[in-house]
Amino acid sequence: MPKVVALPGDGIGKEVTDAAVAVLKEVAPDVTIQELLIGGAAVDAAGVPFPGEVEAAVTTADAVLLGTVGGPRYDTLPRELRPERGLLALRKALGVYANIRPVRVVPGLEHLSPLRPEKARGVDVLIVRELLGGLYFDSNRGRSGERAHNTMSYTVPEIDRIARIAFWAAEQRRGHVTSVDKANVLEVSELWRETVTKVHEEKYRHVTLRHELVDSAAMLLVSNPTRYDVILTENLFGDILSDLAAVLPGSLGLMPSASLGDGPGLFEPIHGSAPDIAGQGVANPAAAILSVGMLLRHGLKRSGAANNVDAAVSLALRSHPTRDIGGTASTQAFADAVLQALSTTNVSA
Ligand SMILES: NC(=O)C1=CN([C@@H]2O[C@H](COP(=O)(O)OP(=O)(O)OC[C@H]3O[C@@H](n4cnc5c(N)ncnc54)[C@H](O)[C@@H]3O)[C@@H](O)[C@H]2O)C=CC1
Ligand SMILES: CC(C)CC(=O)C(=O)O
Ligand SMILES: [Mg+2]
Repeated sequence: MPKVVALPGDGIGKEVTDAAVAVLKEVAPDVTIQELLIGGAAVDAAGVPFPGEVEAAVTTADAVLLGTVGGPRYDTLPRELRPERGLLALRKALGVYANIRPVRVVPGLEHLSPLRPEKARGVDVLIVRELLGGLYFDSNRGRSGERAHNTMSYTVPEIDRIARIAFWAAEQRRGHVTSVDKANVLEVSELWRETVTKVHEEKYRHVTLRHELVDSAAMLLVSNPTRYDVILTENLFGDILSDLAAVLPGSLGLMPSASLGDGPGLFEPIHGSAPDIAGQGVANPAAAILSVGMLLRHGLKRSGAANNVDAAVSLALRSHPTRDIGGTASTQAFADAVLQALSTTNVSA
């Protein structure tokens, strides 16, 4: 029996994970779900954001479903005790170096995008973000007096392995990779560009490769999103570009993700704990539920169930839009609409 560990975390994490877990139970009743604390909730209960027993449970699971961590209450904690550090430690413990963030405007849902329908139509981008390196992880960091520093450093093997994931993904899609860096200024981006080019020349000449600088890529991603198929980039740039890309389908609440390595995968919405709406029951759980779809597809290899979840979410977005996308449905009402759609046979997008 497959085991999934669910880590709701903080803020709206609990609300959207409850909805996602209900969907997982509906489509995969044989899966055992163990719910544990992470982030601020774990600090409150155990004094640390990523307790040892949680590490033991996730590393022996088949997949991990995460909500969100963080919140104003924890912002004054010492940095190593902050919820966000717990999340980084979780990613590290699982060795999930490849963060896959699909950005899709579902046909018929163009009206949810703030872009004109003709711009939004057909948007289908896969952001492949390196997740265990760069500024977030380098140990050369610190503060002293009036000075502080962080370091962006990458090695060839780190770049090589994420580049292979992006080219592999492009092979299954439209065959185009855009590698995004800042090679006009940063040495680390120079190495990034050289390594990506080498992987391309060695094995993936049948996929097209274009290099872009991150500043103008940000502009093009919004003004001409259909020029992109797979975007390959490092940790910080990928974090920023993917929140920006959430504008394309219409909300952060529509953006799921999968983080993959050699062990159990981690599946989570890309948004944060949304303190401004937490506790009101209005968060959009679509990203968390679509993350269950990614868990089924990539973590449990159940693509039929994954397709059903995706289709049910599309139906619920039409019938029960939440506040962030111009509707009035509550988190619970949206989740119920997804469950209702799943209970009808022949769900299709
Ligand atoms: N993976 C994680 O657990 C992440 C945690 N965070 C943490 O979350 C906290 C808040 O960060 P923010 O910068 O405010 O980003 P955020 O993503 O939490 O919220 C940004 C805006 O989007 C809205 N929003 C986000 N998700 C939504 C949803 N599902 N439905 C409807 N509206 C939604 C929020 O209400 C807010 O107006 C911070 O403590 C931050 O460190 C931030 C990003 C990722
Ligand atoms: C909260 C951070 C650790 C990361 C983040 O914003 C993200 O991965 O999207
Ligand atoms: Mg982020």
